[in-house]
Amino acid sequence: MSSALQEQAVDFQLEPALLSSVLSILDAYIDPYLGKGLISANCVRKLALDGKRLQMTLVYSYPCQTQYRDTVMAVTNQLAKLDAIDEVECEIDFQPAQTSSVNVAPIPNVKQVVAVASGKGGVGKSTTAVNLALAMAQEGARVGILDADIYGPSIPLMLGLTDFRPVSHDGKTMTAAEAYGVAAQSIGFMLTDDQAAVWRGPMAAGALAQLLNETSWPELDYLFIDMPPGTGDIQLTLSQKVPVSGAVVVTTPQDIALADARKGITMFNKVNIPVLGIVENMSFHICSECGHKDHPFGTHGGSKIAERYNVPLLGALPLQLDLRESMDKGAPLAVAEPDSEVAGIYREIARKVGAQLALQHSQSQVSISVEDDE
Ligand SMILES: Nc1ncnc2c1ncn2[C@@H]1O[C@H](COP(=O)(O)OP(=O)(O)OP(=O)(O)O)[C@@H](O)[C@H]1O
Repeated sequence: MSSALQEQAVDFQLEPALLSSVLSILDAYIDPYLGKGLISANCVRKLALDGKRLQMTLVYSYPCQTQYRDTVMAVTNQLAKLDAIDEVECEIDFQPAQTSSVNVAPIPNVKQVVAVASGKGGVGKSTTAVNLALAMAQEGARVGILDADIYGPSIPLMLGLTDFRPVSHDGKTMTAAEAYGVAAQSIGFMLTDDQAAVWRGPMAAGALAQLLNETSWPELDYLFIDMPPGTGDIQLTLSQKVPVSGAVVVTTPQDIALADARKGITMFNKVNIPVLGIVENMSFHICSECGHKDHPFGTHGGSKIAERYNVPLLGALPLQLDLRESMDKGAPLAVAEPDSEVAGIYREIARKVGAQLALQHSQSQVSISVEDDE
């Protein structure tokens, strides 16, 4: 049996009639991000009864820590209707899959790599990458971010790390920085703007792959790569040199940005990297004086493109002054104002991204087992 299958082994110690009732209650609870019942989604690993207390272990394949309470309340309400159960003791864990790629070597300590890309510059790709990484960490994942935007490395500023300089303890690998619990590496820690500007496609892509592989990353569930804007050589080479599990495409609703986002999706399709979804940034603006909502860059652009390419629209962020100010201060809203609406939107996007990766992994596992049976 493969280790992936062993990981999913279940331990159900209830007598058959009770087990059947418990399983049907748990499978009737549809996880909103996986779109499956808890049993079908392989979330339930252990069930045992101690007197009238049901002991249950759930293991999620995507990070969703901030949702645990709601899930436990919802299933406990249903389970406690059974005569044999008075209370439920629930342990919940999160275990993401380890991606395997036949063509590209894995990055030591990194389970999944997610590219954050945009066709056009200035649409808020780095803002999205940083807040998404922080939101994923808030949902319980171990997260890193690599700033691959050599033409405008902004992550040192956005994470308040402008003074950080990597060091090497072994002469082979460099240390990563850490901010708000997220590991970070940036070409901006090492280069002046002048040096970066003279790089061209293949050289830049090679240097970035090296930066990625020669950083001593701590154990990470997800490593986000803030890609350089555009759909040219660097993006293509990078996606072929790095084991990318999926890509998030950031756009604004403006026609010109959407046209470039389409090019981005086409590029990822060409190199067989699944597009996990679209983030529509600067989607709307709420007037701070009168509360009126308007759409300075147009409407429904992100959803149309998501529909056209059959990928999810992961979320829409407002054009908001404090969102920019927080990035300039190195204290992104996802962590500086965790109760704000914007922080909530980023956490929702983080759960969707994690779930898309998990679903994709389970689909590839199904196709492997079908081939085995033949
Ligand atoms: N939703 C938003 N509301 C207000 N300001 C925003 C928003 N998103 C991004 N910004 C601001 O817009 C500017 C560009 O954002 P960012 O650097 O994230 O874009 P980018 O697509 O990564 O750019 P580049 O192509 O230069 O890498 C930044 O000053 C950022 O703070």
